[in-house]
Amino acid sequence: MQTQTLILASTSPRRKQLLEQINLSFKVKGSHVDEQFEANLKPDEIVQELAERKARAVYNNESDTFVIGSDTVVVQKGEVLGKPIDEDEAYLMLKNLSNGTHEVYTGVAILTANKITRFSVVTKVEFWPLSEEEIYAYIQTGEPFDKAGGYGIQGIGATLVKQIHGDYFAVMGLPISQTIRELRKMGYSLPHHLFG
Ligand SMILES: Cc1cn([C@H]2C[C@H](O)[C@@H](COP(=O)(O)OP(=O)(O)OP(=O)(O)O)O2)c(=O)[nH]c1=O
Repeated sequence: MQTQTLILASTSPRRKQLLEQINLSFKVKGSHVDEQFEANLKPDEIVQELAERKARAVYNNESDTFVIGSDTVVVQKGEVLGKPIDEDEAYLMLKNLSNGTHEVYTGVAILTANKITRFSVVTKVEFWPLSEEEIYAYIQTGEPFDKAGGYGIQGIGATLVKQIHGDYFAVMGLPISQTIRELRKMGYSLPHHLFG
C-alpha cells in the first residue's frame, strides 16, 4: 500500500495533465508565490529558484510527503519572457519570437523531509516567420495569456513551431521523464507500471 503522498504544487492544468498521463496518484495544491527574481540570476537559476519557492509554499513538513514545484520561462536574445499581461505584450513577444530560435527553460524542485532536488531543462524552439494576421489571429484565440512567451506548443500554438530540440514536455511545463527519475532517486516508490 502506498503510504507516501505526492503533491503537485501548481495551478497549471498542463502540469497536472502530464502527471495524469503516466497514471500517478497525486494531489494538487496551487501556490501563489512572489515570482520576482534578482536581476543578476541566470535563466536556469531563476526557474529552479521559483520552482523551489512553489514547492516550499505547499510543503507540510511531513516526512512521507513529496512535493513537486515547477517553473517555465522563455528566453529570447537574453531577455526573460514570462506571461504576457495584455494583447500588446503578447503581440510584441510573438513578433520577437517569429522567424527565430528561442530557449524554453523549465525548472523543477522536489522537496521531501530534509531533502531537496532541483534541476532545469532547456529546450530550443524554432518559430516559422509569422505574419501580422497570423499573430493577431493567434492572440484572438486567448491562448497566449497564461503561458510563458505567449504561446502554448500543446495547443493552437503548435502551428507556430517549425522544430524543437529537446524535451517537448518541458516546453509544456514539466519534463516528466526526468522528474519521475529524480523522484525515484529521492526515495519515492513509483507504482509498478513505471520501472516495474
Ligand atoms: C512555452 C510554453 C509555456 N506554457 C506554460 C507552462 C506554464 O504553465 C506557463 C508558465 O508559467 P509558470 O509560472 O511556470 O506556471 P503557472 O503559473 O502556469 O503554474 P504554477 O506556477 O501554479 O505551477 O506557461 C505552455 O503551456 N506551453 C508552452 O509552449
